Amino acid sequence: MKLLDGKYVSEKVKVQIAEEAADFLSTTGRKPHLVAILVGNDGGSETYVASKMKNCEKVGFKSSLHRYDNSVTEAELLAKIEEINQDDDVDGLIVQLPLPKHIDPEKVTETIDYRKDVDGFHPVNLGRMMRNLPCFIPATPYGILLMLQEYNIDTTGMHCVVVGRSNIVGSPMSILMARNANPGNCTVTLTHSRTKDLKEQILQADIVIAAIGKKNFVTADMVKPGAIIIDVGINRETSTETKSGFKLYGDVDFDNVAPISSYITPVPGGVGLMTIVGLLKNTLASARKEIYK
Ligand SMILES: Nc1nc(=O)c2c([nH]1)NC[C@@H]1CN(c3ccc(C(=O)N[C@@H](CCC(=O)O)C(=O)O)cc3)C=[N+]21
Repeated sequence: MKLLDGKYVSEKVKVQIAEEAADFLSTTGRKPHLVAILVGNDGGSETYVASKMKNCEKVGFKSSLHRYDNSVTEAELLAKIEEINQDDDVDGLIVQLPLPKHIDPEKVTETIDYRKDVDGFHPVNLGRMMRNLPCFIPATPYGILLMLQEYNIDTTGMHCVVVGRSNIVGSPMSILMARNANPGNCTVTLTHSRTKDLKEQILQADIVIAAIGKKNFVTADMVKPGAIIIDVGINRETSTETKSGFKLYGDVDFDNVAPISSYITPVPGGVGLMTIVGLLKNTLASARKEIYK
């Protein structure tokens, strides 16, 4: 078993990003700028947004956070997004999900200018991804590709089983792993809560991408020996063991699955950290107008 070490890879990639941000500053006189909007505070979202902002500072980006409480109206939020869309000093705009029930996440996503959509959630970016055109790739799938690349894992010809069909991870990941690229060139099975014989499906996998949202869902009896395991789970539970008062669990029963896997990402210290790197890379690409003029 070899650990796919998100701490190591993310720090290494961030050094490169910082160098490129410094070049960008010296040629343009400005820093890449990421704006985040956070509505409410459910603990998790708060932590992840804070980490995104902190990492921006770390690599020499400008970052701004707009906070609203749960009582903000959809109209107010959309107006703020329109205002940020118009601001030439902003390269990337993300609205942290989930949003309170009275705000339609589809409207929010479609209101963000796709040229600043560094989350890669806008239909234009998803459509362009389907067609293999330059686009912002969703940060978590992007981070997973960077991780596989960093360890020189050739996925060509592998059977990749994705567990979970979310718009944010499972669905885009299934497209990316099937693309004519490396990482990619996989035969992909996209499984979900209605899949029959899920265990038998996962047992066929050379590479498992677990994005279910259930603690320790993937157990050792479901995994083919030698498989590559990518754990996208971020299941937070209150805990007295940690300083933060929370403990994070993946979707994979790490202790029992790790010994039979060839490579595995830990939680924490795996995909979450790579998600932030994906976001930073998209923000830099936006600032440099590499994808859209
Ligand atoms: N518009 C939007 N874009 C997102 O990218 C987005 C979102 N909404 N909503 C929530 C999810 C979740 N997410 C994470 C980011 C970083 C870590 C991360 O840094 N994890 C660390 C530690 C986290 C901890 O200890 O709590 C790790 O896994 O080692 C995790 C999860 C981004 N998301």
